[in-house]
Amino acid sequence: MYTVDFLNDLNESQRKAVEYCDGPSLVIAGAGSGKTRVLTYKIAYLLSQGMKPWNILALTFTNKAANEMKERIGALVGTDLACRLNMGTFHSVFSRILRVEAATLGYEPNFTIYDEADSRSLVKTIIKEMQLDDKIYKPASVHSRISMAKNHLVMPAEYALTRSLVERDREQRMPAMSSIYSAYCERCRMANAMDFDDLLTNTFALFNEHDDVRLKYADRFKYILVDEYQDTNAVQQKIVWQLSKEHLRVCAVGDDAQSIYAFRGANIDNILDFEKIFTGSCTFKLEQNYRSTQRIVQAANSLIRHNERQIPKDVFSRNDEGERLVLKEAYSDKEEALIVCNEIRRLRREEHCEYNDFAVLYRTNSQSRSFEEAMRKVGIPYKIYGGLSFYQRKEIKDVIAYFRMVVNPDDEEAFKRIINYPKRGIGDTTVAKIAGLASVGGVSLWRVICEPDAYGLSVAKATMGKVDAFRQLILGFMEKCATSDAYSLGVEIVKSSGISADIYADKSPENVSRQENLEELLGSMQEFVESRMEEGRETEIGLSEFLKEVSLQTDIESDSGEEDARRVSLMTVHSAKGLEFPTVFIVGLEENIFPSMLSMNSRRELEEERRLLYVAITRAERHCFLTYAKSRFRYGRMEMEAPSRFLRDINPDLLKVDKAGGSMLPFGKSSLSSDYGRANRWQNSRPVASQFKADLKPREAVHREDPPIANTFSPSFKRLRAVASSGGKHASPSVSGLSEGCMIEHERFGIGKVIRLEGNGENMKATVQFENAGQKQLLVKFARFKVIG
Ligand SMILES: Nc1ncnc2c1ncn2[C@@H]1O[C@H](COP(=O)(O)OP(=O)(O)OP(=O)(O)O)[C@@H](O)[C@H]1O
Ligand SMILES: [Mg+2]
Repeated sequence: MYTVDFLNDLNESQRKAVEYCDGPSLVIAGAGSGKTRVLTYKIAYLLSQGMKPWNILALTFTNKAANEMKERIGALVGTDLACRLNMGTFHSVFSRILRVEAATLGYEPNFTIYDEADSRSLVKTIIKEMQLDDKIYKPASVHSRISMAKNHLVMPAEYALTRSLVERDREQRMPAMSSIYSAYCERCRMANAMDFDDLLTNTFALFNEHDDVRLKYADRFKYILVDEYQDTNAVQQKIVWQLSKEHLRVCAVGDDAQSIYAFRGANIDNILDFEKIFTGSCTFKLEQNYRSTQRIVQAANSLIRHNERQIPKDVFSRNDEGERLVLKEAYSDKEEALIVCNEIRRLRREEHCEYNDFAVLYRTNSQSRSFEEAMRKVGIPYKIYGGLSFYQRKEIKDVIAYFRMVVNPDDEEAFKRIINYPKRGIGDTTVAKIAGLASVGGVSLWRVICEPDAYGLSVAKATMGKVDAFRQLILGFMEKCATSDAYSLGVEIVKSSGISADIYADKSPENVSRQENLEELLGSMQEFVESRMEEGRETEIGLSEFLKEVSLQTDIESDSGEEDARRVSLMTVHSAKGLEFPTVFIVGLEENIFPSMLSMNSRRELEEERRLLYVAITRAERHCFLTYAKSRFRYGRMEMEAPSRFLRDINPDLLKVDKAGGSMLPFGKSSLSSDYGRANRWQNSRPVASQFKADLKPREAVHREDPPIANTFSPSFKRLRAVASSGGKHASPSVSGLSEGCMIEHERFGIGKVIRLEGNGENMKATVQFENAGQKQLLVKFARFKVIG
């Protein structure tokens, strides 16, 4: 038993919410009022009451949030307990369960997780095979319809029988939608692949159809906690119910005013329905905001008051009154970026802030470009969250496709990506033939090339030779997969496949950036192997384990990797959820940007945009700047912009207006009624949820990192560069004088004594007793240490 002194860190209402463990509970509270803190402390409290960490399941919105929570709990009750908790996003927690239970659902445990791009590519292939017009059947919108259907648990058979859906598709000239949906699901199965939505729907199906399996997990997870409950969708809620309906020990926290994922199927009614589903649930409200100044809280309240659909709350702050929010007008997007840079420099000077005290929040990823440019020019270090994630870059996807084939050769998307990359003379016609036979035979493309005669593959002899060479290449990697660590096999694949020869062909700027990315990938594999070794998980250092980790990276989470670096954060409002910064700039507050052009056809969508701005404002602790530009370069030309209607919703007494070339208010004093009239213009011509989603997708041109800062390769990366450029020959360890009993100095762990050496060459391992870091096992070939005596 632990003392529970830590409960003194909470206020009365928070403490009540933490201590209530008898039945289901819901904490509904405004931004910054300590919801996440309540969850964290509640877990620590449960542990202090003797509950075992493996009996606790905590579901967070990002993996990053899960890690932060774990650290915090570790500080309260010790890391031994904290690291045994089941924590993570719905997708990561349930994908682990699905791997264990794969056979029950007819999958192999090594199934591939298709990301959004894979899914779209498969949809595109199917549309082509069905000879449909891809101008009507746009892959992105077809996929988002499939996704929506899955998130409402409407499977293909039911879809085809649901009149409203079929009629809607027919009206929109897409009568083949349900056939595409059903082909898509079959093809995923054939490829032993699940897409992101399947991770949830298959979990639901697993528990729904196999009560013994459900009971096993319901018994294991004796307490379930969910953060950001307002953004869960129907399937996620149902899974929570499946796991908790016997014991009803569930605690969900959320804020209806921050529900911002309706476009992905999240349902604000979840919160409202909680009390109905979990009967006897106890609801707690928290109203004191600990994050922001009074004026920031009041401004956020005055904005959100304009929404009709909400649970009334009276959020207040007892922090300083603070300054008014500053509204700045710029002539152009360029000037807007300069204004932000100047303010950052001024505050750094006057208030001694660090760069990581600042965040620039925008509505869509494409807005980051002007800020990147300006910051690079004046030398402000920044990091971009989201955008085109590292794992979405072409060269990385190519290499990962090889990895995926090696782990799951039935993976159709990976197969198509690499069968002729690097070029090996296997053309589209051959691939189409293979795909056709696979489809007829009801097997994967890989099976066809493994038994070409059995499936009737007839191509020229020379081509057959090339196909066979490809098969041999993959088989060779597959053989090594069981014995090699991820990093060694990664280097081997990059080399033997011909990728390194292709990427290192010359020093053109594009190739240099591809080289850097490739090295970063190999470096991350090295780190992966090393850290698993350090954790004593030597049996989990293979390529398949590495893939499991990377395939759950989402766009929201990806960042440039430097966690604690002192940089300004650039991110979309969506990715800023749950975070806090001393100073926040909310930029691009213009009509058609924020609110987005695609959200103007209904009050419901506009209310979601308003909640999004509420989320943005409530990220700020001390200073909040709102900016808009009068003109902006968009769609290849200069557009004149009008200030966002939401600016009128904020109580003007809380705003300090700083206008370009003057000091007049940008519009008349606040009127409490928002102008929905304008929206009608768009009514017939625009939005469906899918287009809205497309707008949120990162654009390639946007993701560029600051070269002088991004180029932070450690010496080991430089070594990799040498390895890769020499065609991938792996440098062998050069730790001369290493022997049992000798002293070494490690880059991270400091000084230690080598107790044991085992294995030879590539696989040599050293067990080292460090003075300050305890005992560790190291792979000698990584040699991040030197012998000192
Ligand atoms: N009782 C308290 N005493 C001191 N600080 C607190 C207290 N409660 C919360 N805080 C601090 O206030 C900030 C906001 O808390 P937290 O992030 O838990 O709020 P939240 O409700 O989860 O916010 P959001 O709605 O943005 O997710 C954090 O810095 C937290 O440490
Ligand atoms: Mg929170």
